[in-house]
Amino acid sequence: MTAPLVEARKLTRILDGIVPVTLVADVDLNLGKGEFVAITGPSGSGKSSLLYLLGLLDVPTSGQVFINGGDTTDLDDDARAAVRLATLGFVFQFHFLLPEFTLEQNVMLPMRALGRLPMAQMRERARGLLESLGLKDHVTKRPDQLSGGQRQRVAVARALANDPPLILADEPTGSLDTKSSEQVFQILRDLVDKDGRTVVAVTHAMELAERMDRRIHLVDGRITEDRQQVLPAAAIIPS
Ligand SMILES: Nc1ncnc2c1ncn2[C@@H]1O[C@H](COP(=O)(O)OP(=O)(O)OP(=O)(O)O)[C@@H](O)[C@H]1O
Repeated sequence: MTAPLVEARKLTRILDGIVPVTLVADVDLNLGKGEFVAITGPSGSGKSSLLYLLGLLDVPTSGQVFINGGDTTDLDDDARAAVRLATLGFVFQFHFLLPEFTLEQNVMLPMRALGRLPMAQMRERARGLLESLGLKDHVTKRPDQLSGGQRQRVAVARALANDPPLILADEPTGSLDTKSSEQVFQILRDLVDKDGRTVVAVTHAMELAERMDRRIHLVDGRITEDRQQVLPAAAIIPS
C-alpha cells in the first residue's frame, strides 16, 4: 500500500513560557492524494499552528510528521526546507509577494531556490502558470499594480511553481471580496479535481468549508471532528 502524502502521529506543539500554551495536542491525521480538506474551528483553536506543523514551517514538541512515508522528525533546517520546496506550496491570507519584483519574478523565486530548471524554462513556466490563472496580460507588472484578488492568484501561481502535490492555505480568501474569494476557491477546487493535488485550507468561511470534501474541526488544539463531506475524486472508481 502506498504511504499517505502526509501523516501526523501524536502531533503536539507546546509553547514554552511561565504558563506553557498548548497549540496542538495529540493530533493523528492522514492526508491522501486528491483530498480537498478544510480545517475549521474557533479563533485560537490551533488551526494555523497545525497547518504550519504539517507544512514543516514549525517543529513539533513531540510527535511526528511523515511526508510521502518519510519521517521528517530528525531533519535539519536545510533538509526541511528542501522537502518544503519540492513537496509543498503555501498560500497565506496576505500574499507576501515581493513588491519590487514583477509577477513572473515572484513566481520564479521558488524555482530559483530549488534550482532544477534553467532560467529560460523558469520564466516560461512562471508565465504559463500566471496565464492559467487569468493573469496573462500582467506578467511584467508589479504586485501594487494589481487588485487583491489578482495578487492572491499570483500567490497561488507561486505556490505551484515547483509543481508540488500538496498546497497548504491559511485563510486564502480571508482578505478578499466575495467575487475574488469565489474565484480563488474555484482555483483551489480545480487544483484538486483537474490536477489531482491535495489542498488543505484553514478557513473561517463556513460556506466554503461546507463545499470542501473533508472537514477537520479543532477545539483547543485537538481534533473534535474529522468528517468526509464528499468522496475525493481520486477515490471514485470509474465504472
Ligand atoms: N507565538 C505565540 N505566542 C503566544 N501565543 C501564541 C503564539 N502563536 C499562537 N499562539 C496562541 O496559540 C493559540 C493557537 O493559535 P493559532 O493561530 O494556531 O489559532 P487559529 O485557530 O489559527 O486562530 P485564528 O482563527 O484566530 O487565526 C492561540 O490562542 C494563539 O493566541
